[in-house]
Amino acid sequence: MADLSGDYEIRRFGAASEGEEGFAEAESWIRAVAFGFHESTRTPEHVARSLETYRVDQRVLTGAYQTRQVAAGSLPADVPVATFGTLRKTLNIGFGRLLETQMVTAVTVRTSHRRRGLLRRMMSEDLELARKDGVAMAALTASEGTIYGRFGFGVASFERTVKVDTSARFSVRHQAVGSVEIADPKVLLDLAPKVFDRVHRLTPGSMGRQEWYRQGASGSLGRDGKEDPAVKVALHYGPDGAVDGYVSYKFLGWDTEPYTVQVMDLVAASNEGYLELWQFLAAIDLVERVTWEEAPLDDPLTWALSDPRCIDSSDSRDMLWLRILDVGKALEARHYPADGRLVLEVHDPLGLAAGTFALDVTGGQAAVVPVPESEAADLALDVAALSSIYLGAVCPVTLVAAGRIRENTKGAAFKAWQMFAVERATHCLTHF
Ligand SMILES: CC(=O)SCCNC(=O)CCNC(=O)[C@H](O)C(C)(C)COP(=O)(O)OP(=O)(O)OC[C@H]1O[C@@H](n2cnc3c(N)ncnc32)[C@H](O)[C@@H]1OP(=O)(O)O
Repeated sequence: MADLSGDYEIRRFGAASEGEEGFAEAESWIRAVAFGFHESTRTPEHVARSLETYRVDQRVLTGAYQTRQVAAGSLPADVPVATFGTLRKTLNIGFGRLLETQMVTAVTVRTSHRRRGLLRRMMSEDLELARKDGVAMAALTASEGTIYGRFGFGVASFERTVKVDTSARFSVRHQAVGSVEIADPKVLLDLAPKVFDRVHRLTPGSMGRQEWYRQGASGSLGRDGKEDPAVKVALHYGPDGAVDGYVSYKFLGWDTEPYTVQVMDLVAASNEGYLELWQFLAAIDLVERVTWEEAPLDDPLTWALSDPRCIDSSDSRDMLWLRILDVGKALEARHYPADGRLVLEVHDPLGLAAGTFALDVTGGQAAVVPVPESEAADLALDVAALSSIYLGAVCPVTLVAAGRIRENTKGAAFKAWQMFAVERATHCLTHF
């Protein structure tokens, strides 16, 4: 590949509000992102509202700009040809522990500038800066499965789209302990982050949410940048009368048959609340189908239904991708349900996390020490595979079978499976 690095300048900046210095730069950036994802041109109001949420999230906006004269009549040089956004939230790494994580989003490269190494340059620089800042983990959700493995990201959670038949056939084996009531959607501006925070602390694989979520769930800010009057909200009250769950949903209209409700957001901090919100959805009169695009694969609903075939799910997919930036820090941050010692030989295409490490777990607590490469490793794997087994998304024995892990000590992959297990199935309800 020709060295084109001199043709572009990389700039990083924050999300300025309207009237502030830097607003025009942020506005061009956000329009470039919308273009990259084939959206219609955003209205000024939509841009301003999006930037408001970005500011709350303290996002860092990275853009690549042409340094040479741009072609006559083409977009001016102050419109970035590539975009890359980041924000920092916590990741639940099991047993209630939270780890600060670099979330990567809004990655686009203008078609006329693609495959010249712009993504590689922005990604490598950003991950290196995050690691220097002491951040041990990076995360993203991927538009295509082929892009991010080369940068050390591995799949760490899955989700599926479900269509649930809520006709007379639907019956959940559960006696309600709480209740569900309809609420003004706007109550979620205040309640959604509080309820989500409880779920976040209970669910391995959960990522902290960006500001947009409470705006979207409450119908205050739709995908088109306007209020969404179609959004409806029901709250779940636990036996103590406190709100511990909610569902935000839309009726898809009388032209969609069977008559369907689409779940926009379903967040429940108790097992009972989750089943009771489903009982509520199934009880909505005139509706025979409920769809949800972010359902877990390992779903308690499947096992609570008298007829599990009420769930039609043909579409399951990878969701969260993780990338360990600092092996010692990431592994020591976890709690382990099984003690033991494993020597791991970690390869890293970007060189950030490579090395041979001894993981010693006593009483669930880990000590990780680099060891000389001459010491025989029990398992040899790349950082993407390590990131995939980190929260138990895949059994290491399966990765040995897939040729992604080399097992030098018999039984080491199974031991890793036991050590890296988390207390319940991973699920990430945050898209970013
Ligand atoms: C986290 C998120 O935001 S996910 C959203 C990702 N963005 C999109 O899908 C929007 C549409 N796509 C794009 O804008 C661009 O094609 C991008 C961002 C995916 C890639 O940008 P580019 O600047 O062309 O990538 P770059 O030239 O740095 O390529 C780096 C490597 O990835 C490979 N690569 C890049 N895109 C793809 C792809 N879509 N599929 C397979 N390989 C890819 C390149 O071949 C190259 O490989 P190499 O280093 O082994 O030679």
